[in-house]
Amino acid sequence: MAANNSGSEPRIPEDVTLEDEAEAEAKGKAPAASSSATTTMNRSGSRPQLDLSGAAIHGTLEDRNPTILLPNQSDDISHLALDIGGSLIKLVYFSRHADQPTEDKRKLSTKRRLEIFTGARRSYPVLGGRLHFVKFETGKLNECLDFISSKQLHRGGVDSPSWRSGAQPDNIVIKATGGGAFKYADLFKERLGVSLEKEDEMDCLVAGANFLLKAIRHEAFTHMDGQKEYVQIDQNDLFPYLLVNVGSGVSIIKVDGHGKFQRVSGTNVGGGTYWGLGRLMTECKSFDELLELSQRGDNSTIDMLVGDIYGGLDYSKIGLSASTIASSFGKTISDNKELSDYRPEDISLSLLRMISYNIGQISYLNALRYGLKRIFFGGFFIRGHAYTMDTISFAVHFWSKGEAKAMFLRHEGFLGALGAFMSYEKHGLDDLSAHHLVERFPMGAPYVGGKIHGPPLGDLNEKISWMEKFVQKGTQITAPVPMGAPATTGMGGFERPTSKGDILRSDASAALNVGVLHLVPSLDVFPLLEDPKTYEPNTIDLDHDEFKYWFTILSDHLPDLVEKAVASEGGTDDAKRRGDAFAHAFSAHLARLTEEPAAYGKFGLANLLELREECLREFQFFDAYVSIKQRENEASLAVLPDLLMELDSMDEEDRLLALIEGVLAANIFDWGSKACVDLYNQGTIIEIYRMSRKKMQRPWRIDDFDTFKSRMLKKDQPYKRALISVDNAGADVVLGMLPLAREFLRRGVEVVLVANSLPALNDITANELPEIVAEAAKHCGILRKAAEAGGLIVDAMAGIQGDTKDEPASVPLMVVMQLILEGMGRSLHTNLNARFKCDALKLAMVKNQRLAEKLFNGNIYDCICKFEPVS
Ligand SMILES: Nc1ncnc2c1ncn2[C@@H]1O[C@H](COP(=O)(O)OP(=O)(O)OP(=O)(O)O)[C@@H](O)[C@H]1O
Ligand SMILES: CC(C)(CO)[C@@H](O)C(=O)NCCC(=O)O
Ligand SMILES: [Mn+2]
Repeated sequence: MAANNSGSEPRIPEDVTLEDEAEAEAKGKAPAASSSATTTMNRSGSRPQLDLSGAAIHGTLEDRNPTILLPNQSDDISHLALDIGGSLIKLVYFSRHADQPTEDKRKLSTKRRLEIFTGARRSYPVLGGRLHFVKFETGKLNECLDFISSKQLHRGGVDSPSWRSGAQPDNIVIKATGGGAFKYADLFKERLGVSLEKEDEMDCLVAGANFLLKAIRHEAFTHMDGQKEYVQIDQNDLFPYLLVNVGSGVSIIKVDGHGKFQRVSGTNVGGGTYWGLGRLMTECKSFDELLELSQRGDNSTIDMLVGDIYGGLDYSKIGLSASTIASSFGKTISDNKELSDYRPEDISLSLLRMISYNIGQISYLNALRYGLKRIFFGGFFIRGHAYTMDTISFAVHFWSKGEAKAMFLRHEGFLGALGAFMSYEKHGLDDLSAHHLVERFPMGAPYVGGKIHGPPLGDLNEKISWMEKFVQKGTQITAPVPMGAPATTGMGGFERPTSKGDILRSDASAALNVGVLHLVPSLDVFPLLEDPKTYEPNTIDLDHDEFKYWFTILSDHLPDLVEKAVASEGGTDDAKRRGDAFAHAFSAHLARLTEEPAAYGKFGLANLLELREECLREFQFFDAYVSIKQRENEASLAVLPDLLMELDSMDEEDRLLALIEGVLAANIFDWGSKACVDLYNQGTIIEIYRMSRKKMQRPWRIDDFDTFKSRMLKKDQPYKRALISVDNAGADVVLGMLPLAREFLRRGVEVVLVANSLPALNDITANELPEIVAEAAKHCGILRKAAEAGGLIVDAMAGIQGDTKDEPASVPLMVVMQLILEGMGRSLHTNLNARFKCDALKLAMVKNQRLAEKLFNGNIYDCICKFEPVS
């Protein structure tokens, strides 16, 4: 490595490539050309670009995982796009990860830890970032301008080099759509010095909807009778559909493909009508207030119902029940009353029903006109409001006699802004699939609706103070929650909405409802999945009951976790503060999910556990179990030589059984399981391991060992390579998985150890594996030789369970592969039902009674050895 001009810091060569050549080849691309001084790498021709020229390692030579600075990385991957509508301004902006100065020691380690290092194979930071969603009232445009200005979003964010150097680019161009892109162009120029590049509103709506439906896993859902159900959209069967954007006014668009659409209709009776009329008639000061009123309303005091006309009877011959609205506001003609004689609650509900129903009906008519079965509703009028969605769904269902389906989008109001964002060609984000985006729910929305409702993103201190403030006040930090199910009464009527809590959650914490989208370009579909399209990692969906159970488990475990986390950071006062803040933030998420398990999209157990890890990271705990892991690694490494000797003295068949038994027994070391943690207090690691081993009785709950053994013993068809996905540190990896890996190696099988890049509880990470392997290799010739020859490879898998990283792509496909998944997180909560293109072995000890019952009708400490050969 050449010396850096700035001093002692080493540099990485300028021709560093984003993927190694073997990978590039296997993806059918020529390896990237080297030795250009100002290489601008483009990962796939459509991914965000990264300028690696002048890249320099930040830190000392001794550092194992130094941060790499990219001084010439321009701000072309930090972007802002706007949709300035008649009522609201929507912002979508991208920030690269860790929007933090690199000088700060703690934050430096953050960055470092977020980088994936995989031995010598890769040594660059993973390019990633976040898509944020924020909205303001158009009437408060100034607040929006202040927000952009304070975060310097128009100049690529406060982190961008142009901002730091103080350089003032002459002509910053921001993509904008909606009428305001025309109306306010001069104001933007004047106030921020930026030019708005106008993108067509309908183009943007369609692009945004197509992107969401393609790239976000559970974006669309139905909402009927208070029940929300996520819909998995088949990419190959998306078009045609009808898109109804309910903003101030309503646009109805028939979408036939990407960029292929026609605005077939619209209506001027829309969100602006509800809010405008509502404001005049009720004197409400905000949209939310009006919506909240509707919740306590009874529209039968205002609407003329069929029963009012028919003397309490249904008009069943034409399918109308007595409670069907015959004429919205019709009752007010005869009452001889003034406006002030009506309850504002009732007025609001009548209005909401009139407008929602009308929109549903017009949408249905257009769907009918073009023979479309699916209608997606977007726009901020919907506001995630259960009653609105139910009314629209009811209308569509009623009029189409169940033929057409109304669906809603989680990012409802951001279609146009997202579309404008996608129109920056250099993003190439349209090429992203669901695997590149991970939705996260940070605690503390920065600005919503023009008011400061939380700490600025990324400012830890303020985030903590914010949590503390809320705790003091005893205020629950929870996000908007749609109200309870409105009941229908037979053929066409609705009862008044029944509300759970009688308030509609305000917009204040709406950022919790739509998470920040984390863009992780390094994530790819695991190529050995039998059917990546239908792959669903989660084995168990968290419905209400299931969630309640896990809520208790996770809440009970929280004090212990906080204690470990605080200890992992030296137990300082600062760490304690962060620990408390973490506990409150995570509890708030749990409370939110208790009210509505689907609040954050379709949520499985793996997502819930990942949320906890993400929350820890948010308060800068990166490895809560670090010291426990170290202790357990050392204790296990000390007895490894004896174990290996014992194994070596056995014949092949006994050894195979002992190895699998060993893996299952050692999988007992899991700090997420209360029962196991209680066990740990009763003996040393080795004692527990021995006890666990002694106790296991075959047949196991699932016991395919004999088939596995026969396959292993087939000499004419040896495996070429085994991908072994490892779970926990300590005995689990050292006494369980390493001996198994060693068995493969001694049989001439190449082994790839796959570990998480970031830990979940006491996971061993890809960073830590090489050291453990090196330590183990001191006592074992097989491991040593393999590690030296590179036959033992370590690969990282992203922090999300169930999203395994590619197999090393240099292997031709005909190679006989075996995939081994170990542990509950990898082979029970997720992947239990997943099918692969290669032989798969799923090994785990079940360390939770409910899971054992639910999955296998079994008991805690049952063992699973599931072998699935591809026949
Ligand atoms: N906080 C809010 N303030 C005002 N209106 C809100 C709010 N939240 C939801 N709404 C509803 O959403 C509507 C605006 O939705 P949206 O932002 O999609 O439309 P727009 O882009 O402003 O309008 P258009 O596309 O017709 O120009 C409002 O008319 C109102 O009915
Ligand atoms: C004018 C737009 C497109 C502005 O977003 C929207 O408000 C709208 O579709 N209004 C309805 C106009 C109509 O078709 O009757
Ligand atoms: Mn709009």
